[in-house]
Amino acid sequence: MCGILGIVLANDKTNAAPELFEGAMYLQHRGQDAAGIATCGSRGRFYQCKGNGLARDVFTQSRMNNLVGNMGITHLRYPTAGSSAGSEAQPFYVNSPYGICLSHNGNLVNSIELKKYLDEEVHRHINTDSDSEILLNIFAAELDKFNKSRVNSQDIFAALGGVMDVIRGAYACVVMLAGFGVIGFRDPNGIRPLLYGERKNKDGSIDYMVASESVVLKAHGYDNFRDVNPGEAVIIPKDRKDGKKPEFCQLVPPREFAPDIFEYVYFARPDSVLDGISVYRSRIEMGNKLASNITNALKESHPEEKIDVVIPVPDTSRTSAIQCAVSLNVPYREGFVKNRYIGRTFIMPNQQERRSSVRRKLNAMESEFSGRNVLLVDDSIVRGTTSKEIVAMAKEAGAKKVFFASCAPPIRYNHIYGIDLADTKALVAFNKTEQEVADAIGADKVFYQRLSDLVDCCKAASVKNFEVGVFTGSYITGVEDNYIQELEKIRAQNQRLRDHSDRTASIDACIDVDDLVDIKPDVDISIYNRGDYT
Ligand SMILES: O=P(O)(O)OC[C@H]1O[C@H](OP(=O)(O)OP(=O)(O)O)[C@H](O)[C@@H]1O
Ligand SMILES: NC(=O)CC[C@H](N)C(=O)O
Ligand SMILES: [Mg+2]
Repeated sequence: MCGILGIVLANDKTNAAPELFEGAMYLQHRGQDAAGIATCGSRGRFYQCKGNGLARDVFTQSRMNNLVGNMGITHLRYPTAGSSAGSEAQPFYVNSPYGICLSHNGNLVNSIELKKYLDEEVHRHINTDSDSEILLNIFAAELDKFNKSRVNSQDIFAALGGVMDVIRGAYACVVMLAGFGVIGFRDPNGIRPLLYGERKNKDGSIDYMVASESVVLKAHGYDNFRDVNPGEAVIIPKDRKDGKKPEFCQLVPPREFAPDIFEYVYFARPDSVLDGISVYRSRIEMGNKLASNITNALKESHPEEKIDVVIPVPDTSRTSAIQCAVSLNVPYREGFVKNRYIGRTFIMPNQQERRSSVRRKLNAMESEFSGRNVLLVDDSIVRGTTSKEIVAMAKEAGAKKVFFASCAPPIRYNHIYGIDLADTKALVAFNKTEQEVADAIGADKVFYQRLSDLVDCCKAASVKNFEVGVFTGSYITGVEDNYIQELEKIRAQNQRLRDHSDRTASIDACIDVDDLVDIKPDVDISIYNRGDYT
């Protein structure tokens, strides 16, 4: 997943960069691999700072000082297509036509076909493996068709309509057109989230923001906000002369509205409201539903046992675990203490790193486990890395029986829309029954949320369906025949590269390894897309 953000301030004498940076801090959980900001100054020039790392490390004060202009866009990246090479950090830039920067959240499932089209039909050079660079060039090629020195809003909407006709997959994007403005648009199924907001200044002027999560808008005072609709775009003009205001356009008829349910399970911050659904409230409901299923299932499988204590696997599952304990009428205890200086383990790219960091990150308190039947609650079980380690720690801390509950149903399929869960074969539930999963992670029993219950927990008046392909293997946009194989191939290549660079002190050494020649090392340099911020 990625976090995206765009800002246009009313006062053209002020810089948007400080707010773009602040906003990045609110979206950091959506991507920890790379961060980038691009701004546009009064002469229509772009200024950029991007690279691998967390926002606070990439955006240093001295680099921020160079980012001038009252509009700009931000990106927080968690690679889900291509590699984690520095050259794939976003925003991406093309100089023709007009100068365009783009930040993208999502994955294009027909990227192979699109790349071929760009090469053979419109002769555009693609310099990385990122599908976002492809998306940007498709947009540029559509704009090019007008063959004008300056485009207007109607041209941009028409070009975006053309983009939506040819690209397939998940995309929420913020785009900046040099000297013109910031554009936000969202895929016709609304798979990835995007919101638009307004902030009224004391002098009556209005600032605008487009962002992945409502929490950024709220925190920055953009109180008047709403979701961008599936298949809709908004253009926010940089120039406010003649009373110019943002323009909205429904570009293509919306298709089946299906936001990715994993936003609610794991990804989004609990204090965000996406598509009118409170992430926090949906997690509370997940705890309730889970509890009622557990009560029934436990009666069947372990009629003689009772749960003594509910313990969350911090952090994401806390909201659901508390409610699950309330519903079960069982004490809730924080049995694991989290070291706040270790990041999200699931996002860490390297398997070995993930395993050891679970123990570095969570420490079990014996007093809460010893001699008790514990119910551990987590939001999801993906590879099983966390759960296996956690169950072992609970047992080492003296637990009698360890039951493990997941707020999500078994994850048995690839996630193809921009959350890099794992290859199907690396998923612990792949080709396994629930009991086999319990055996694999060492638990006495695993309780999974039912999919219909999960949907009920999230659904609202405005949203009845969700993208749930990770649980069913059936994806809302359909998938090109070879897309999943291609995704898995790239993941495997990236893994080999990481394993190799772990073994060698020098990253450059990778280049000499025969079977890695086609893989980009972290130090990969590209012409416009490398943020040389050293
Ligand atoms: O089965 P696995 O492959 O181990 O992945 C699942 C775990 O990964 C996530 O936790 P993470 O530590 O990344 O983030 P959190 O602190 O937000 O819970 C998620 O909350 C699960 O605990
Ligand atoms: N997770 C995302 O949304 C990533 C966007 C894009 N597919 C990339 O890998 O850079
Ligand atoms: Mg977790």
